[in-house]
Amino acid sequence: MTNIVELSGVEKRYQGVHALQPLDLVLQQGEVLGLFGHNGAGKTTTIKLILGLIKASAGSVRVFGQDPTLSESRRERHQLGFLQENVSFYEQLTGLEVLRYFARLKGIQVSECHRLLEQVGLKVAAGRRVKTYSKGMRQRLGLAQALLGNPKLLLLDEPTVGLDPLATQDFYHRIAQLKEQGCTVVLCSHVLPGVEKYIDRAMIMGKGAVLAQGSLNSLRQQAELPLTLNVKGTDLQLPQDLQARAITLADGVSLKLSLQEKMPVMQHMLAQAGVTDIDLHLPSLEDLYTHYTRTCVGHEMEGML
Ligand SMILES: Nc1ncnc2c1ncn2[C@@H]1O[C@H](COP(=O)(O)OP(=O)(O)OP(=O)(O)O)[C@@H](O)[C@H]1O
Repeated sequence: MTNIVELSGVEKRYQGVHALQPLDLVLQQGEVLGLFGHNGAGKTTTIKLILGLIKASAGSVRVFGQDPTLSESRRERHQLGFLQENVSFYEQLTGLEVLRYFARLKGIQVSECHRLLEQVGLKVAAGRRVKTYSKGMRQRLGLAQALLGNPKLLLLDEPTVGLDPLATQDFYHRIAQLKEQGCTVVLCSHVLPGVEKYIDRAMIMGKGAVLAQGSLNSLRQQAELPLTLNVKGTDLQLPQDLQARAITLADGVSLKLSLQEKMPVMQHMLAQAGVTDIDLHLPSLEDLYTHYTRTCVGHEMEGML
């Protein structure tokens, strides 16, 4: 099977700026990649290279098996959907007119526009000029534009910015549906909560380099971050070696455990009559992000998400 995206040893240099260090990335049909990193980490540069908007300074970029910068890749480009950061449209046109305009550019039937506007919750506002739209409504229109023509590869730069919590949920459900239909998605975001159950893999970037790449489980294993076990109850007896590490809560204790400690400690606690509840928290995507970006030496914007 042809890889949908294949970057091999790709670098990008601007005058005096090494925006992207050698990068390898393979994406297959139906994969959802979360692309994370601090401001200036190289996320947008990676997306622009995949779109064929800029040429790599070194290495090879293949999208649907073709070099995306070549004019012969026009047919392949029509299978791409792209939502850029800080999307802006012609203010005087209505939402429907904007979408029809992009549909014509893409050679897609304009009849699809009504369905897409309905899907993103803009049916009622379809006839209103974009200048009257709120930030979230503009973002929804941007999503509708990116979804035109059922793309096989969808590149989304900060797709949930400006969306309210319900619209964000709807958006992620839509991504899950597209994945089911075989669409490959690259989702670039600073908003980490909520995204983790919708991505197959995360790529964490820092200063133009890949700091970590893999499924969340593999990143957890590599990072060896502790798990958190919260135990509620009375007369709790902790294993001797954990007593110094335990944090006392109003209704129980909280313990930081290694993967190896997890099962023996859970069994020890579950055997006690005074235990009323136990919950286990794996390191979240935010924990992993913090871990990997902290190791990015000299990272002057540490902590900014
Ligand atoms: N046209 C350009 N000329 C010079 N430098 C550039 C250009 N475009 C990007 N860069 C530099 O390349 C680096 C990576 O930028 P990029 O836009 O890929 O970051 P990003 O991860 O998308 O950041 P953000 O989260 O802020 O959008 C930055 O140092 C940026 O200043």
